[in-house]
Amino acid sequence: ENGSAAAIPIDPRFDIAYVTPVTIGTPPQTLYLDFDTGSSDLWVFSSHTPESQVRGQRIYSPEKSSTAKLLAGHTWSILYGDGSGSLGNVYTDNFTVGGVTVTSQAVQTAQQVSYSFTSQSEIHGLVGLGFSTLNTVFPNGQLTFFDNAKSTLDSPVFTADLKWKKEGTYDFGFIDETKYTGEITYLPVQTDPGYWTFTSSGYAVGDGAFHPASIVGIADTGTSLTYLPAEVVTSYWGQVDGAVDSDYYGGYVFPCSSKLPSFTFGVGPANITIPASYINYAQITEGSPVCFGGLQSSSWLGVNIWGDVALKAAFVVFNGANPPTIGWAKK
Ligand SMILES: NCc1ccc(-c2ccco2)nc1
Repeated sequence: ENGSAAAIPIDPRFDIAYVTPVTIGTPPQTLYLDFDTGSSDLWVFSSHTPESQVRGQRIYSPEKSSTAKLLAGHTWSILYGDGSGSLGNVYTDNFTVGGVTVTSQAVQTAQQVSYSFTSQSEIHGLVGLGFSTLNTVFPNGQLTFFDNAKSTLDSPVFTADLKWKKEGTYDFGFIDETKYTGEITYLPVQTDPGYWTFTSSGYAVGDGAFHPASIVGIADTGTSLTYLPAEVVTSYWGQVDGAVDSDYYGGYVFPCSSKLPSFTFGVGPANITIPASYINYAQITEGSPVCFGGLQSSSWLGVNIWGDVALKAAFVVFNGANPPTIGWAKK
């Protein structure tokens, strides 16, 4: 059975993250989760999360679900690239998103969450859509929702159609031709260690010359911004008057009144252009004349990340066939 679900920006001012409604258990409990191709744990705020760490989030209560089963002796603990993290124990239960149901999905209930999750009331947990090899459950790693659902889908794919300051969609099991223009360019995926890792064929700043390059990076719906090699972002921000790489603000900032160039990245023989508006990410604080860039250096990360700022400029196909591939199309 195929499915389709909304990807809703959690903040109307800037696209910090997107959440998608899911139901867990019997009777169904509805939570809004962050679908994250950059990780592979499905975890939720729960009745096991200390009240001091819950601030408005909806919670999953396994004790109120007749289909919940404790996965005895199993625990999990995860740390994300942004320094946030969570840990807890594991149940299996019915899990449905957009009409696609997996019975006996591993649902990781949080017994601890870091303050950044506590402070983000609109995110009630994450659904990892990376490869199951990255799952942190111990002693036996668990399968992602997509890996469990794959065999029931018409095609072993899901697509991401994220949008700038608007609601987009995740589709499961099919490719909606009305969501993109032209052709989809498919690229090979390196599945080790478990991210959707692909190689971009280069970049251009605004209407400038295209620079052929091999930029190895991950497609990560769970990361807000896009992080690329220093030489790439230096050439981009070098075109913006007043742009500086600020230690104080932790990245490239620029005068909000600046006119930004677009950014184009290569996908095989094709390319995707990120409009300037997507790179004018947000004011440092409400009303500030200083703005934070959506394109930042990956130097300190050790990995290039094509986050939401890039993904929302395209229609992206995550093809879970063997071997997996990733497809990019304009829209
Ligand atoms: N890339 C995974 C991920 C997703 C969300 C978050 C997060 C922190 C605070 C609110 O949300 N952290 C990491």
